[in-house]
Amino acid sequence: MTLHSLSLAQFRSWAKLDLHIDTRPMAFHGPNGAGKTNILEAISMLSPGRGLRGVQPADQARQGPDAGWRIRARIDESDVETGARPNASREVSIDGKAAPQIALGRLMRVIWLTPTMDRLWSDAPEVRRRFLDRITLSFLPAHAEETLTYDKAMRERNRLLRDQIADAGWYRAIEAQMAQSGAEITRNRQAAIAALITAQDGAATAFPAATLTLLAGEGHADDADPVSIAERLAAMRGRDMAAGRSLSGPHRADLGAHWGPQDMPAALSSTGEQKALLLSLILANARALQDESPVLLLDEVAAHLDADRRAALYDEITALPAQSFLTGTGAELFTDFGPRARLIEITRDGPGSIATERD
Ligand SMILES: Nc1ncnc2c1ncn2[C@@H]1O[C@H](COP(=O)(O)OP(=O)(O)OP(=O)(O)O)[C@@H](O)[C@H]1O
Repeated sequence: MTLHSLSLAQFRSWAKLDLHIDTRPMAFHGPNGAGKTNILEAISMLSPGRGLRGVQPADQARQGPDAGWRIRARIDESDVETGARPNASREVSIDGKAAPQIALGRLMRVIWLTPTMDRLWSDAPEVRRRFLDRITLSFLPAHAEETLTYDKAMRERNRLLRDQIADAGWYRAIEAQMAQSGAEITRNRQAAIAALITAQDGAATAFPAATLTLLAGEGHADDADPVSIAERLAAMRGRDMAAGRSLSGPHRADLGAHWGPQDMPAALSSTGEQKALLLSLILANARALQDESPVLLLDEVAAHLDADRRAALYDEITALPAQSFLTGTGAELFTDFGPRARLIEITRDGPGSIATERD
């Protein structure tokens, strides 16, 4: 899939922006607060969910005129539009027809790396689980439906638990649904991890490969087996009722990562090593998706790499059949690209952002 153009209206610092996009990496440079990340965030909104900042749609509307925001894009042969009116949820249309957000995931695969992900390995399991689910979604768009089904059933079970309802029949029906979707979610995650491992193996990359494992959050039951999940949920009803929520299941899973000759847990590695590991996974994700020609968003990644790694990153992303978008404060961060990338300077004019392309 190819992103051909992007237009923004009233999106964060952008009153208006029209970008023609080709297959070369695009590097946005300019001072802090100029509006570079806002462009990457807009591109991330061409996938299901809340985008790379994970905020409510109302926060993305440009301050001032209360008219909502709009993003238009040409993806392959389709005209895609998304946006939100004031105080309303996000809408999506494809070729003029209203579509669910999930449809975006089938149209284009978007992967991102932002500075807020730097603490991934030392953060709570939930953060790694969301990271893994996003990667899983990039391989298997149907993962979104499965997660929604599971979450709905779990909310229902939690309501019964909180209300101290003891009717075993109700629990059985809901737990059967959780077991079915939960096992599917685990299998999807396992498949995503396997795809990442394959994409790391044998790749000529300057970034370290990791040994990845899917960790069950609680107990040692097989979360890929619906019977095992259902049995555990039934056995745990008493304890879950005391807690008022479901304490075990695929919604408690975690992503483990070890690397290097000493098989070092990622959380114990240095800041720079953790960043390199993360970048390695993101590049493996893009490599594994090359048939889909994904979109790769790298926010302020260049500034944190030494010169050799930076040059290696640019070689790798230029060779990938992906469309890449990068940000950094200075144009000098991107000189190693040479003519392989398009450099676009982003500046501020009062409250609004301006984009100027260099020849
Ligand atoms: N809803 C909004 N309406 C108007 N301006 C906004 C809105 N949300 C954020 N901004 C402005 O956008 C700017 C931040 O933009 P962005 O994060 O894209 O900057 P950046 O160029 O990536 O900067 P940095 O190099 O510091 O990361 C800030 O000045 C902020 O005030």
